[in-house]
Amino acid sequence: MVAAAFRHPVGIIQLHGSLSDAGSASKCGHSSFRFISKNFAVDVALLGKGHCSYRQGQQHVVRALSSQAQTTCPSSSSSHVESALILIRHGESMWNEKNLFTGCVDVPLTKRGVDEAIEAGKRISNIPVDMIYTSSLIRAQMTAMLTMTQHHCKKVPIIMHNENRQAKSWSQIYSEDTEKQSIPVITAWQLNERMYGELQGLNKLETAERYGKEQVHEWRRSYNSPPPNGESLEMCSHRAVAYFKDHIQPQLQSGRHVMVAAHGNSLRSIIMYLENLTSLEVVNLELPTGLPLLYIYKEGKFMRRGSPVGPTEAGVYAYTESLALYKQTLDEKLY
Ligand SMILES: O=C(O)[C@H](O)COP(=O)(O)O
Repeated sequence: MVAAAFRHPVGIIQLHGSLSDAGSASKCGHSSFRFISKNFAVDVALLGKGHCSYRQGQQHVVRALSSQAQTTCPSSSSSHVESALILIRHGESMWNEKNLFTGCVDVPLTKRGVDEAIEAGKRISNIPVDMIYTSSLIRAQMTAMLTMTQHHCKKVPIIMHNENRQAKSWSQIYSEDTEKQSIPVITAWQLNERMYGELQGLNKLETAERYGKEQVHEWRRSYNSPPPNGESLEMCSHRAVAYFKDHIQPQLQSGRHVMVAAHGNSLRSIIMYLENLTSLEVVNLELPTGLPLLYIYKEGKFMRRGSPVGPTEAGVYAYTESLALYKQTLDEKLY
């Protein structure tokens, strides 16, 4: 692959394509135009400050306009990639409300959990999301869907059904345009809450009274003590972190922005991996329900950026140039 380049009054625009992609550009808006060639068509938005943006597959690409055309493909080596990772624990569930151990029991959100997810969605509404991963449990899936109702990109999150050939074929989308307006949602049991064994369904306070506060704290927060017939955080981390490394990290490496909606303990184990926490440090890691956490993945490293307090928080978008440009594109579309 090389870049197709063409001259536009604002500069030379280079897009991925093949050399045969000689095409033409026609204006289709105040600051956008459509490039059409024999092989592909793409809508390009001019961002000002010498940049343009367009979509390539699931990816949102921002490029600098150059005064000279290059004939080589812009590097996609991982050292240049910068992507956003949002982690969010589901909103309050009906068993959180009752203070019951939940684990892998599939319980929905409360009204408050719904509101938390909507509030979280507002906070991340200007951060790019190309793909969503959730557990196979409804509380995480509800949270992911509700957050996206607030997102300024207005894309539709769609659950991928790849469990068998028929499910895959029956859930096909036959319009390229419609597909471009959607965000794939991948569900994975590996991101489920830790299996809480014989504590599932028991009241947390009553269990502490029965077995002692310390014992229950150890079951809940230690790295390697499993609750009776359940998973320790270490056991949970084997599946959750392996899934993250095999499926999610490669997406970030290829420049896709990812949101992961999961659970207190599957996310604690992923955060332990991202931040290199020791088994002692993770004991103090508490994740509130419905609070989005932003990380930037760059040069093979994860940088924690905390939780955006609101969609207009200037600081969030200053973290990286591409986030700033993404927000600028959204603002230009909206206002
Ligand atoms: O499964 C549960 O009960 C909670 O979602 C997480 O519980 P914890 O705070 O006891 O780990």
